[in-house]
Amino acid sequence: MKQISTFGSSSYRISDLQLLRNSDDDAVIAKLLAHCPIMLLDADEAIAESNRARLYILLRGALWVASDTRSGMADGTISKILPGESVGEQSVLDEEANLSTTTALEESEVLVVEADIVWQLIDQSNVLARNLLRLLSFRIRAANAQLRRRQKLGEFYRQLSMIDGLTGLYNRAWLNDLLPTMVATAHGSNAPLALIMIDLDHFKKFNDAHGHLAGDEALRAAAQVLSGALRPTDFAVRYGGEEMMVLLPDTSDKVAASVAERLCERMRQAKVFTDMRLPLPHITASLGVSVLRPQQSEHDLIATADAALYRAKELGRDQVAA
Ligand SMILES: Nc1nc2c(ncn2[C@@H]2O[C@H](COP(=O)(O)OP(=O)(O)OP(=O)(O)O)[C@@H](O)[C@H]2O)c(=O)[nH]1
Repeated sequence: MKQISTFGSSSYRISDLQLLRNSDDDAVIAKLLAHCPIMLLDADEAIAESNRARLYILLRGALWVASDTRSGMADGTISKILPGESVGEQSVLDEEANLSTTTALEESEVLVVEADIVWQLIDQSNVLARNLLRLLSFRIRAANAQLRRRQKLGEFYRQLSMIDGLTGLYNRAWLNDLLPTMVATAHGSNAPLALIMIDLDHFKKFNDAHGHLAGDEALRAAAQVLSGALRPTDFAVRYGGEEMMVLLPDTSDKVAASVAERLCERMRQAKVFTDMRLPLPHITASLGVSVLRPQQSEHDLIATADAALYRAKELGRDQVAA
């Protein structure tokens, strides 16, 4: 980056500088800018000392600005600066270091205006203050819009991270997040909350006999049984391996037991195919039911359903225990 002239001795005009356009007192501005240096940047060259609070106005060429590279907070935002546009106005106004990195995309000429000159321009001609306010207000709107987009994207990924990839059911992370709230709500409103733990029977044998991919198909089929049989207010979760769980808000022991029976029956009838569309033997599941008792935590609720599931296995599998 080397100085090639000053604004006063160059052929550039004030109307070339967006921030100073529409001034009614060009003579005052021209006088203040007269000694400001014009620097030449080669392609790919970064502005030296671009962290200093100064205004850089591009006269020719193109620049790109990478956000907050020095603070290690770079978020990948890159803006292209075209002739007439400026960089660094905010750091002049708040007297903070400019944390972005500015690099020339091609050979470029840049007018460098030191902070004290910017303040004199603001004092002596209101055009800069007016244009700066406009520019900052535009940037605030753009930043807000970007934040909203990122928030939406973040929420999308958060929800995605709560879904089990194989079955499409909620996963353990979702359960850890939501079950404590569901339990607190049930206690607070005195409404029953039922939980059914479901474990596929002899699934190891199924995998061994038909292969892991067929096992995955069986898990998907089981998940479809669950999601197809529940009310919109119920939730189906893949608890781990071949263990799944159903949460039934506002559901008594009797109703939960009949839902579990229905699930057990539908599981028995579910068809599992290989990827060659060949039917595989039917799967069965054992189910354990529990309903939240006063003072019980979410861990107690799960442990009770687990114990019931164990009894269903002990009693011969393919059945419900409560
Ligand atoms: N294909 C497939 N298998 C899985 C997955 N997760 C767990 N498994 C298998 O599920 C089987 C569970 O076996 P076990 O815990 O011994 O239970 P089981 O054979 O179903 O026997 P019981 O529960 O007593 O009826 C293991 O062989 C695991 O490898 C998965 O995502 N895909």
